[in-house]
Amino acid sequence: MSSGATCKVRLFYLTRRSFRRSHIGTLTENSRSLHTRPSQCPNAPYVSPSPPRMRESEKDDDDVKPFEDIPGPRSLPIIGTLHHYLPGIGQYSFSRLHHTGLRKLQQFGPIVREQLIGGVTLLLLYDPQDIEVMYAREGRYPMRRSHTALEKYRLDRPNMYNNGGLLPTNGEVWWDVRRRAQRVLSRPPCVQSRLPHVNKVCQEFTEVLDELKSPQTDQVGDFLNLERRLLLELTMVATLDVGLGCLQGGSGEGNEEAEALMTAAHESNSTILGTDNGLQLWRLINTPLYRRLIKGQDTIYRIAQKYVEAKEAELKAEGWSVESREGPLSVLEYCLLESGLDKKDIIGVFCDTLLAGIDTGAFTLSYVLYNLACNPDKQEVLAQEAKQLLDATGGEVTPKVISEARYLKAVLRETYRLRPVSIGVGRIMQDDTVIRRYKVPKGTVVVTQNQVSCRLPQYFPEPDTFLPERWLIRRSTTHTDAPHPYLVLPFGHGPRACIGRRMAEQNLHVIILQLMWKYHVGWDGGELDCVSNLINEPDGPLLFTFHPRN
Ligand code: HEM
Repeated sequence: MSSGATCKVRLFYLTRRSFRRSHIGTLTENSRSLHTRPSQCPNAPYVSPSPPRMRESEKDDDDVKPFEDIPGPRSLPIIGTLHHYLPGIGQYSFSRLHHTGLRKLQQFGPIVREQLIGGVTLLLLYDPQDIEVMYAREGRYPMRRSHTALEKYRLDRPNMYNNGGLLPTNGEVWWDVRRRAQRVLSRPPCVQSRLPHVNKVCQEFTEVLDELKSPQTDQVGDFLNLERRLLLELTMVATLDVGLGCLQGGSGEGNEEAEALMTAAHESNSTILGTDNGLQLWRLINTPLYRRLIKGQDTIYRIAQKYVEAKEAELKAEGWSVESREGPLSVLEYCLLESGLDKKDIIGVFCDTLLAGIDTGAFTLSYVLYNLACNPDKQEVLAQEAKQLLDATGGEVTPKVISEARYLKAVLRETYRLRPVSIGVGRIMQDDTVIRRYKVPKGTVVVTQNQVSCRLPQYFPEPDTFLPERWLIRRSTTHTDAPHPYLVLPFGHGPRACIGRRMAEQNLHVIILQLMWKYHVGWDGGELDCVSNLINEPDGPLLFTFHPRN
């Protein structure tokens, strides 16, 4: 191995502080990108001061092994490892990626190489130190390989979109949209300005719950349906500045726009995995899957455009100036007046938020409630916290309430650990890199397996137990037993992390506190696991019971 390469490997194992000290002024192209990468990331991982620890076996980094030596499932010409996933014959499953991930870990160890159909090489990482290395090398503009068909859909329509949008686009074009969009979507005052609206929608939600639930069983049928309506309403109110009335008249059923949006978002999301993987015939012809994506996206675009243009007309009528608005600017107003995004990009960003913001929130809420219902003692601690905080405000979740709700945050973090909505994150390596003493070539697609690792006993004692208290332990600054900071990363990490994290967590804080304040939540279903459908969704109906506390 060359000394330059050796130096780059060593770089990862320095403590973060010494890393900063030692590399200022020693810029290779790679280290430069580490230091000047976009810094406004609002989504730092749960901070722990523990540095990446150097493995004994890696102190001598002279012998780097070839990529081909990384163990993994046997692949065949053309179809790669597809045969391993065939129902009835194969040992793996696309719909249970977390079980498949665990199986591969047991078979091959913490780094796994896999040749997919279509010539894509995948690298699975389980060890948080390796995941940290991947992030350290993600470069100035981190690249993902996802939503490829969505990108084509948008690029084929230059009259509607300037580019592929946040989810699929890579490189400078992505950053140009991202840096402007995050000034709005991730900016604390912008997000917080929506809090009164979020409270109102969540209060309405609990009233609807009261109306709908059976007096005999305290159930509302499959709760997921209601959760999706709630998250859609919250996303619309928070981004497009308009309530759709998704919960009106009880369930909101019959509200055409809400129905159309929910179907469109779900349909679009459910085509992503199928179009990203495989032979990508949709690049040549409109396959049935690609047609479903078109239909879903046409609907989302139409509705987003309608509300952006309505707000644009309103602002024009009022003189198109910040001063003409009363109170804090809404997200949409800020986007139009201040962000520097043009109208096509604004519509594109809101299309992405409708795609990324509904099911992620609904599924996370499902898993939080499931964990609380199955652990009534923990639920009581949270209910006490909710009572103490909300009795004083008459049920209003204020910024102060959120900042003081410590147990709530521990409950959320423990849910992210046990039941995250994504298995991990994906990145395309932008340089040749060494990971775990293997040479990983530029262009390799890495998928971290955080969901699997978060249940391993070497990282978390009693890994399958729901124990929010593990996040409340006060540790000294020299602790060595704190969880590695690259294990629980439900929103990803770095400049490409979820742009909607603040919004998503604000919604979750409000609805969970309000539900805990009003109800004992019980569970009438069987054990809940997840199926992988781009993100992890509950694999059975959500049979919660909501029994009033007073
Ligand atoms: C609990 C809810 C949510 C979870 C768990 C979640 C998780 C994630 C994850 C894991 C990523 C990929 C990050 C990476 O590659 O490093 C992501 C990206 C993204 N999320 Fe979220 N998300 C949630 C809610 C939201 C909401 C509410 C919005 C919009 C308001 C949103 C918009 C986006 C967008 C646009 C991206 C792509 C960002 C980019 O590539 O620059 N998400 N999210």
